[in-house]
Amino acid sequence: MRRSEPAIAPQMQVTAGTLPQAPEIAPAPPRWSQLRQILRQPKGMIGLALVLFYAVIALFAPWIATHDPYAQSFIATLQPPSSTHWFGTDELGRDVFSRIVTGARTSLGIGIGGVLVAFVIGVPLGVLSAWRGGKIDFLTMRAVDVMLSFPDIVFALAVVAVLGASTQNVIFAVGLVSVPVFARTARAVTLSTLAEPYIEGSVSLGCSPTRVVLRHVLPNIAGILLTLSSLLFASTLLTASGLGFLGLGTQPPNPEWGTMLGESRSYIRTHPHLATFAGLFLAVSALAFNLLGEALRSVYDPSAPKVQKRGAGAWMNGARGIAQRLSDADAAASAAPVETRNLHVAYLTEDGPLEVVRGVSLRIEAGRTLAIVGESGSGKSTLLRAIATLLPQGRAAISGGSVTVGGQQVERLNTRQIRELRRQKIGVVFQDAASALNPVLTIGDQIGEALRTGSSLSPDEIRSRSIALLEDVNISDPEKRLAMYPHQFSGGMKQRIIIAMALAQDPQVLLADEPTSALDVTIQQQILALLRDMQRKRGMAILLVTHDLGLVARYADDVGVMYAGRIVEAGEVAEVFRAPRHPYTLSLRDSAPSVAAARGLRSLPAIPGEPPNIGKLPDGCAFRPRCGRCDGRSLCAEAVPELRPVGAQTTACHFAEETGA
Ligand SMILES: Nc1ncnc2c1ncn2[C@@H]1O[C@H](COP(=O)(O)OP(=O)(O)OP(=O)(O)O)[C@@H](O)[C@H]1O
Repeated sequence: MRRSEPAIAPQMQVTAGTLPQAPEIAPAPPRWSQLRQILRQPKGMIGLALVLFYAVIALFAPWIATHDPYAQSFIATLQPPSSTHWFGTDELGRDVFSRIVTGARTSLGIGIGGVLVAFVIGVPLGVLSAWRGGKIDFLTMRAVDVMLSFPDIVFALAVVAVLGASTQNVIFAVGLVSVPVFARTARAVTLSTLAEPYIEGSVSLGCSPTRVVLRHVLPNIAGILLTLSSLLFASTLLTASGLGFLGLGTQPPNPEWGTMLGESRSYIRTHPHLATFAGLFLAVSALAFNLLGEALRSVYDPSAPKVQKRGAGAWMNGARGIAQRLSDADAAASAAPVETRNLHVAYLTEDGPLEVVRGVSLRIEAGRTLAIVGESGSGKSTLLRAIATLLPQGRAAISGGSVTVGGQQVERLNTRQIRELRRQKIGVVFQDAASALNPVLTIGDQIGEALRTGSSLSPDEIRSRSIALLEDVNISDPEKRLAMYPHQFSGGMKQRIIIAMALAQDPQVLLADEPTSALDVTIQQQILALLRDMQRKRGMAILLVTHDLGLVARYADDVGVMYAGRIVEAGEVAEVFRAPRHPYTLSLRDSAPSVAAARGLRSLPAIPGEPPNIGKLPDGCAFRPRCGRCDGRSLCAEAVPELRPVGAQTTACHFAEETGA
């Protein structure tokens, strides 16, 4: 049976065939722009120049040194600076300049080694702590607090005292001292990155936790960790020199700035040049890395046609209607991409579980679009997330009923099976395309990841499929676009890319939560026309959560109206909008600008009263306090109205028959 034309005329008609091509945008390589940002700051320029200066000294020390740094001369001890010995000689007659230049390798090597040790231990600890949360997070952070309670040098001294004085042990000790700072920072930036929608998108694609961390978390926190490394390099260098000064660092005769300072102690009054040059090199190197770290901080710190099959339509039922419908449903259960039965979802709040989805039964067949509409807070997104298997872990749970996707009941699946289900059967498109894409990865990388997850495609196949996907979503010049970054695309194009990623694994169901609300009206129509076009080609079921009844009228087959966690009216869009039987649907329809305009209404009547507080619903019908039809009737206060067939749709109102068709 053909779906009848929607009663509400759409404001704008855009068909998939007339989609305008996306505009050309010149790519800009972001890595160079970061370098430019660093060099634009005086501290960045000076810091980088000094760091390069030290790197050159350390690398080319054997060629820069004017004398053998180990050669002793007892006839030339403690000589002041001269043209032969630029920085003078030490107590054994060795050339100080050559020893400082040679010592640059050891000193900087200890700094680099120490930061590496801290990075390799601290970053995984911090990321793990943020990712796993709970006890692991608690124990790790308490251990870090204990380590932080000791002054750096005391902690390093204790480690070297236990392990013995040697360059390797100094590296380990100074590295260990910096582990808490890395762990804390990595944890904090990982937590904020994990809250980004593109992480959720990745999880919805079925990516494993390791992959999410490696592909999305680490690249995003890399900038901040690089800044931290530079800043910590300076303090590591100073701690290592402190150990050297105390005789616990690099052992003689090897030159190292801290050790040299320690050796010069006895001559500080008589031959100050010994301490001056070593101290100067040490201080300036710490300053250089600090300046560079500050410049890096200012760059990276965030604060700086539808398949027409009747009988295959969506349906929803309350307790009474459900029995008959379920018998039909059972026959076709394996074919339905999405089905929920008496689904309840609760958030775990401080005051106990708060049920925000309260007994929703729905079914979406292949090739059909079911739109869920309702005021803010009615539970639409929570319902979608429950179907997407993306309820926030530990904070929300299915508290009753069931969700079946592609014939698999999700509550019975283990973690690996859920990941497979997400990858193979579910595509998700969220509202904010801008934040649903990882800003530090190219579009090619991100589409490639969606294709690669759980498959064994070769790089060439991934590339050709990525190009085909971009063509599918009407993005021109796809080969060039693959190398571009999200910021080089407009909002509408980003949303097309998100759709391409969601479709990468040819899902049976596409779940779209306000996919166009961040876009302007023309683009909204284009995106929904695109989704409809994709649906025609692939026969997917679509669940669309939206506030926009005009879009529902134009692009959905069926609609479910949600109020306070329940479906209060459902049926084919044309029927429900032509003759709403529930007073809430009636108010919702008449208060929608596009719908009201199409119906010739001049003013927009607001829905009376306040949206319900889902934790304190009245007895009986939840809509009762706002309902004009109720008018104090006792039945409305006594019994929760069940969803039952009234006319062409199902309605949860005791007095639904009072509205004529
Ligand atoms: N993490 C949470 N903890 C507790 N309650 C929550 C949480 N997230 C949402 N809720 C509550 O659950 C109810 C349903 O929220 P949901 O986001 O599903 O509604 P919605 O209809 O999608 O709203 P919107 O259209 O504004 O997105 C609301 O009352 C909301 O306050």
